[in-house]
Amino acid sequence: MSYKVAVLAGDGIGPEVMAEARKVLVEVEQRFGLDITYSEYDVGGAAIDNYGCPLPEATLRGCEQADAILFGSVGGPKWQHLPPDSQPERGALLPLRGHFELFCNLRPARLHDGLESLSPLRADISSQGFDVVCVRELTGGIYFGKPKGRQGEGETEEAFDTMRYSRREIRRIAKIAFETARLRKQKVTSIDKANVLACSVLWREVVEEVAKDYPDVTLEHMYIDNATMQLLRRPFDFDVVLCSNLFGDILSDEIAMLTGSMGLLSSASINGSGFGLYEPAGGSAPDIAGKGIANPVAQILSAALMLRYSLKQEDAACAIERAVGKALAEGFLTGELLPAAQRDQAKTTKQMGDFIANAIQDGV
Ligand SMILES: NC(=O)C1=CN([C@@H]2O[C@H](COP(=O)(O)OP(=O)(O)OC[C@H]3O[C@@H](n4cnc5c(N)ncnc54)[C@H](O)[C@@H]3O)[C@@H](O)[C@H]2O)C=CC1
Ligand SMILES: CC(C)CC(=O)C(=O)O
Ligand SMILES: [Mg+2]
Repeated sequence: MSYKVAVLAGDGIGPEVMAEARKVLVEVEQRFGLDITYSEYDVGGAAIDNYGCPLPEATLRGCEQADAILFGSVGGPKWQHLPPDSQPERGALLPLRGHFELFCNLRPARLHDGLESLSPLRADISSQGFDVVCVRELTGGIYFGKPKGRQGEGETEEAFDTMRYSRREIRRIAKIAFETARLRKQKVTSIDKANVLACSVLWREVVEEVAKDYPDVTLEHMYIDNATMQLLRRPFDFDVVLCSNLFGDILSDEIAMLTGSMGLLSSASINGSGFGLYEPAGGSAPDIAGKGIANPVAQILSAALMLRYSLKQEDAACAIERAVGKALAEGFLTGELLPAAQRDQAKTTKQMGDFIANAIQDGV
């Protein structure tokens, strides 16, 4: 089978971890007889530097012609002085999500074998496991609502964002959460702030309606503030966590850390046609960029999600996941997963990619 993938490595650690994902994909292609053509495009800060805008026309056209987008991360202090809409995040990533209507963001997280003691979970909790999927609405809510901006001056100046959700937007993401739960532990925890926000009241109403079609799935509602706490207190009780755009952004970072590191959480952003953008849940990590120490696992697992959801190559996706599992179970770890006293044993970004690629070559 042949496919076209647009590669947008972006900024900070983006190009470093993307190189490892590409290395792993080469092995996967050979082993499973796939023919993937990659086209690289500038995006984010790199595109601002080279073309003067974060999402050049050529990048967008290249993505339109591809079967999927493999994305690194964008942003960093270098571009923070620019007007908000010209910055990498608001000028490239959000427009890409909007342009392709990538409303469904899946962030699967589980505590890997070998990492139990590294998770900030207490030992008794980690022994019960942690395996959740965050199903996040990605093209609505306060990140996209209009009007947004600033007005006035001096002490009377004010800024405003608009949180807006339609029944249709809530219904389509809720359906995905229930379908996902059906294939797992049949539980959906829907996150909102219905004691305060009008959007959350509608959210709860529509989720209740959708739930009627899934009598086999248990639905619970939880306020976002309580959810941040319950995830720490009893993480093993969660299965599918259904969130709006803002709440999912926040909770998914917490979920990543419950598995040990931001560098482990992959992400699939998919539209109604199965087209998707696949990226690590974390950002460009300017604090470690250029040092060769970033964990490439989130990017590599995002490539696996691309194989699963857009290219429909389940066996290849599973092989990547097994190879990652092998690395972690054998204690082959990047520095952020190790206690400070053991950091001298940390593997580099490249060593991690090599190990995972070799495991696939060896038929893991
Ligand atoms: N999808 C994207 O492109 C995203 C972009 N950003 C942007 O990235 C920049 C930095 O944002 P931050 O808030 O610092 O979040 P961040 O996720 O980049 O970093 C937060 C912390 O996690 C660590 N981390 C993240 N990924 C890691 C990895 N693969 N391996 C090891 N450690 C890792 C970083 O070193 C840092 O200490 C900002 O410009 C932000 O807007 C943030 C989130 C998502
Ligand atoms: C630009 C941000 C909304 C990206 C982010 O933090 C995310 O999608 O998790
Ligand atoms: Mg985020």
